[in-house]
This record gives sequence, structure tokens and C-alpha cells, in this order.
Amino acid sequence: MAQDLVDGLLIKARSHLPPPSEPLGKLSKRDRKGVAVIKLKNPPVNSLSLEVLTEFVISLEKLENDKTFRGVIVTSDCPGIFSAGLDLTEMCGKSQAHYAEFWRAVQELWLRLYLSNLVLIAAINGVSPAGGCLISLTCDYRVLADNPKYNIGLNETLLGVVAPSWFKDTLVNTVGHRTAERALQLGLLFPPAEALRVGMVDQVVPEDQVHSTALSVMAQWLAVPDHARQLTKSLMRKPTADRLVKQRDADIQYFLQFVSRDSIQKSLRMYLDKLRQKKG
Ligand SMILES: CC/C=C\CC(=O)SCCNC(=O)CCNC(=O)[C@H](O)C(C)(C)COP(=O)(O)OP(=O)(O)OC[C@H]1O[C@@H](n2cnc3c(N)ncnc32)[C@H](O)[C@@H]1OP(=O)(O)O
Repeated sequence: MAQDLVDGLLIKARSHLPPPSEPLGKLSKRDRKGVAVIKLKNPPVNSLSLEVLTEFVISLEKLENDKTFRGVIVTSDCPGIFSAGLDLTEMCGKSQAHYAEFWRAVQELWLRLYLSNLVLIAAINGVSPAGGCLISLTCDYRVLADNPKYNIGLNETLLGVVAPSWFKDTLVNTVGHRTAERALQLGLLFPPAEALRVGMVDQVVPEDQVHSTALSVMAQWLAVPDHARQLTKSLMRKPTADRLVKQRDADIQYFLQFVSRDSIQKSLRMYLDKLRQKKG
């Protein structure tokens, strides 16, 4: 298991040019262009476990602190799946202390991503429900592969749970209030053309062009002086982030009460069982 994590966690930051001559997984690798790639790899579905969340934050922190990096492409190493969202097993049958630690890690990743000084481009090469969608929404630009299976959205209500206010804010800031309200209440997962139409993603491209498109978009964003772009990003996003920062502990308490309810535990278990039975 420990070995799985070392390999599997795999939030890999690596250079894209020239081709890596060293093994992947080294955060110290630099790219002449200052662009890193973070590849999520937690098979089978890139669920966001406590360990993945923690490793993701550490990777981002290292990249933020290494001034040679100016941009990060966030993508997946799991074929057909960007991320299945938060790891449901972390929210079922665990202790209050575990729920609190897990939720703080979710908050931390969101804050790090949403306020990152780096240019973040999501190269969405697979299905992207709930927490997976949230990660992409924190990025500055989203490129989605044109595959009818690659749905994206905040589908929490379909699990019988509620997307927290800061998930909701992130969506509202991206697609506007009305689209967000409808999408959140109905738990909509949008296929690529619809996702593009409502503004959930910025570009839909053939699957084999997702990475190259993300790189071209990155070049455009990196052409802007960092200080001006970063201050503008902060101007746009900080008020939203501050709302969570000011009430982080209360938000954790709310999550604890919510997730500990019998009815919520029942809903999550039923949803997990449904996923597991799909195969049988
Ligand atoms: C308060 C905030 C609340 C919620 C925020 C969230 O992010 S909740 C998570 C919401 N996620 C989803 O609704 C996605 C659920 N998963 C799927 O729809 C499918 O798994 C997916 C991603 C389309 C992939 O389908 P595929 O057919 O390729 O895989 P399969 O469904 O067979 O899954 C393989 C095994 O992974 C387990 N699994 C799937 N998703 C999760 C998850 N989010 N957390 C934990 N585990 C997950 C699934 O049960 C299978 O397990 P196994 O033991 O092999 O049967």
C-alpha cells in the first residue's frame, strides 16, 4: 500500500520539453519554459483520498516556491478519468477526527488551487464529476477532450449530499448564477458540447490534442507579465476565497455534522454500493 502510494499518488510534476530523461515523479525537474505537469494518478478512478489531497497540496507548494515555474498543466494519468471526485470511502464509517482532517485537506487544496500565483490550465482527459470538476474549475482555463463519455459537473445532489457554499461559489464565478443554480440542483453532468455551451469549459478539442492545446493556451497566458496577471487573478478570486478563510472551522464543523447524519451515511453507502454493483 505504501509503495502504491509512492508510485500511485503520483502527482507528477515534470517538464514537457525536452522529453524527460529522468524518471517521472521528481518535482525538482525544470522546464526551460517554466511549465510543470501535474498528473493525477490514483487508480482506478483518481478519487481524491486524504493522501492524494495532501500530496497535491505539497506538490503545488513546491512549485509555487520554485520561482522557475510559472505555470502548471493539471491532467490525469488514468485513461478516461480525470478524477471521480472526493474519495467516498473517506466519508463513510470513519471517525469525527478523520472527517475533520479530510475536510480540512479538501479546503486546503481548494484554497491553494484557487489562489495560486501560477497559471493553472486543466487538460481534462476524462470524466470529471464533483470534486474532479471542482479541481478543474479552480484552474484559469479548461480544455476538455471531445468524448461523449467525458461528462463534467457538480453532481453532489444525485448522491444525496450538498455541494458546500465554496463549491457553489466556484461554479457561479465560472458559469453565472442561473446556470449554476440549475446545474447544482439537478446535479447535472454535462457532455463536452453542453459544457462548452454553458461555459463550464473554455475549449473542447479532439482527445489527442488536449495536451498540445493546453500548452498553446499556457503560452498565451504566460505572455502576460506575472505581477499584473497575478494581481488581477487575486482581485477576481480573493473575495470568494476569503469567505471560506474567515469561517474554515465553522465549515468543518458543518461538514462533520452533515456527514455524520445517519441519512447522509446511508445515502453515501447506497451510492457506493450502486457503483460496486455496476460490475456484477
Ligand atoms: C460534501 C461534498 C460531497 C461530495 C463531493 C464529491 O466529490 S463526492 C464524489 C462524487 N463522485 C461521483 O459521483 C463519481 C462516482 N464514480 C463514477 O461515476 C464512476 O466510478 C466513474 C468515475 C464514471 C468511472 O467509472 P468506471 O466504470 O470506469 O469505474 P467504476 O465505477 O467501476 O469504479 C471503479 C472502482 O472505483 C470506485 N469508485 C468510483 N468512484 C469513487 C469515488 N468517488 N470514491 C471512492 N471510490 C470510487 C468504485 O466503487 C469501484 O470500486 P470497486 O471496489 O472496484 O467496485
